[in-house]
Amino acid sequence: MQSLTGTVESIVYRSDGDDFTVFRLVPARENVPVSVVGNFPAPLVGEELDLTGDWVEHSRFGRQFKAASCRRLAPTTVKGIERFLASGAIKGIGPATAARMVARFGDRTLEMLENYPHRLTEIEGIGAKKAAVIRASFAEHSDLREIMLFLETHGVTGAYAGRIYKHYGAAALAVLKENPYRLAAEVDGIGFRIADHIALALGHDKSDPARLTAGIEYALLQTAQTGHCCLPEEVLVQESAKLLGADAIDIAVCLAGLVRDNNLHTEDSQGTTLIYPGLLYHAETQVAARLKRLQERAFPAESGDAVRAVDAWEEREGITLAAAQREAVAAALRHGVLVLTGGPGTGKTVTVKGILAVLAEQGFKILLGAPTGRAAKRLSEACGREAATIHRLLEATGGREGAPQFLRDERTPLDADVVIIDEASMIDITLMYYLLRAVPEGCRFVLVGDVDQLPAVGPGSVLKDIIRSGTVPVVRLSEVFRQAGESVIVVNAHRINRGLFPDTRSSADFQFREVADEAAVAAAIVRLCGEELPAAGLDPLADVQVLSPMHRQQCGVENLNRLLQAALNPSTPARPSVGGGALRLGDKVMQTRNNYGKGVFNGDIGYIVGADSGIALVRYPDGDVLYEKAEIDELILAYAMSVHKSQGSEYPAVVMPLVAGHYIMLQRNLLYTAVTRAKQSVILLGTKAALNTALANDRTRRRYSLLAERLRGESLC
Ligand SMILES: Nc1ncnc2c1ncn2[C@@H]1O[C@H](COP(=O)(O)OP(=O)(O)OP(=O)(O)O)[C@@H](O)[C@H]1O
Repeated sequence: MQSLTGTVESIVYRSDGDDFTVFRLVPARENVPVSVVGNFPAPLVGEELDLTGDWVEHSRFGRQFKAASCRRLAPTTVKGIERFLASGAIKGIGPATAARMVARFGDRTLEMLENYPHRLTEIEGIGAKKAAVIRASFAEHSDLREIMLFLETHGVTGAYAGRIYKHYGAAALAVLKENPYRLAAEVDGIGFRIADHIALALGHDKSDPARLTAGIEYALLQTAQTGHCCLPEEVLVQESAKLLGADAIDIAVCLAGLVRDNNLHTEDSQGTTLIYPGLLYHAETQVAARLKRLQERAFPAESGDAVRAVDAWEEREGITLAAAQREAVAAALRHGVLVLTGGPGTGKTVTVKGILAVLAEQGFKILLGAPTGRAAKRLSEACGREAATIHRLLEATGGREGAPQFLRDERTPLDADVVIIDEASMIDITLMYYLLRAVPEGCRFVLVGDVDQLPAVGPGSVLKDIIRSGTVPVVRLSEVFRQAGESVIVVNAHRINRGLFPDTRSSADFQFREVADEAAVAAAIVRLCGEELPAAGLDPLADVQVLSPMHRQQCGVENLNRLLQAALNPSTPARPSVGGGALRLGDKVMQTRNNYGKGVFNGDIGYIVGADSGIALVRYPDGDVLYEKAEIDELILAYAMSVHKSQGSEYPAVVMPLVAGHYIMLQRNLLYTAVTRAKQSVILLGTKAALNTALANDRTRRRYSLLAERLRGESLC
């Protein structure tokens, strides 16, 4: 390694993420600038740097200094100070003011700025107000520089300094020195791994209790991301020990302390101690308590009138409800909480319309909701009355991903006597908690959904657990009302749900194309979407959805998206790119996190209708949303998506690979969920063996949760 000291002359390139830069530097005691590349944020023009690295020969750009570390020095020469101040880094100072300042204070200019800012008014053109602006900006800049310097001298890239400073301001250094693990919990974009890297680099001990605590909390968080609400103690200890490279005994001791101090919660069930993070414990206990209360306290309804009301409604609609459907309507009148479940075409929506008619007749005020915008829209169209997403019902506002803010809660509950929620299988334990918190006392609560669909992406298997508890009235609809000829998809969905091979012969609307090789499957999918389906009158972007069981491999979501983008929306000069070239004008994209500020949510699909200077305009069904450069990473391509992400949506045509490489995800409920997303046609491509594996595999991994036990009022200790 060699060292190189000099002054930054100009910035040639800075990456979007601010973690790669190329600049020209004039070495000390020389006049000829050299090129420097480095994996750190771009420095400021005029800054003096002390670099460590190697000289390399680049095939296109020639000789350059590849810097491994960068230490910023305060400029010392008059020329350096002037260049630094003139760079625009400090608000209120431009080149002319910079020249006047160094002319007045010489090499003591920075000292004046730091310690005697009132003397700035001695300079022509600087009044008291401007002096205050300059002083504040300089202070901010020097704080930030200090954090960068602190991180870089400890071998950590200064790229995180901006985020850390934004969150803690002047207190940042103190936090870094005292407990860098706080960053993981408090700073957006910094997780446990980065915080741990910083802490270890700063010399914190591997067995530091703050490290063990943060590691245990991180391991629990990871657990929630795989669908569990809690974890057996031994499993958590093992996972944490592996993650931290620490002794299991130390972890167990730390864990006991966290439980003692109520930072984590425990529950003993059937001889196993389960550990909960605070929010999930609260959510689960509250969901159970609130469901029980709603069951007990529903406003009474007049059931005598109800029979007449159902009869009158049937006559008006020209329909005769089946016995199970009538039972559901009656149960909605009798009970405070009701679950209505059934597969596709079993008449759930018709039953909901019956429930609506009867309850509205009794003067109840009814709210309809669903977890996704598309499901809410469908419900609204089917029922002929307004339906909203749960987030909209709860009036979601800004807030961090983990703790959204809802204006509707127990203090300002929903204005309703009945709340009916469709696609309830998609609701995780935290959303159910926020929803129930806002359902007023005495209100009826009806959950409608297909319990055989995949469970929610988030923690818990709420609908399944409520049904499993046996404490809430459940009406199961099993008769399929749609005619077989009318929908081979519905017939096959029910066959798949029973583990039977789908009928792929009698109609072109449900095809299985045998293709042996995985690369050939991917190519066939591209041909299908690019040529065959458009020739059959389908719009490959709006009407066709490719679904895949996994993200990786040739037939995974990522590769299919790359291939489909190249085929359906190829790169041309007329289609500017955004997001570092990953996305371009015309692309079909998906929002990947809940952004309450923008009103777009995880799973929302749109199209890029504008792209300019790194900024994108995305058209969603509810309107256009602008993404600044730094926000583009919330978007991914959506020509193909995972089956999990497709929950709650429907598409005219679904195309899906079924290949051996996706072995671990070949499950019956995944195939069932994918197939039931299609309205007109399904095309599966792959091997019979993979299809059979999916049909045979009905073992769904049990999610750790005690909601059913709590509803049953079981003593958990
Ligand atoms: N009692 C009934 N008699 C005759 N037809 C019915 C009856 N109930 C429902 N149907 C018809 O069956 C079809 C499916 O009903 P519905 O849409 O209510 O089912 P669903 O369970 O909501 O289906 P999906 O989950 O696929 O939306 C509709 O065409 C509906 O009109």
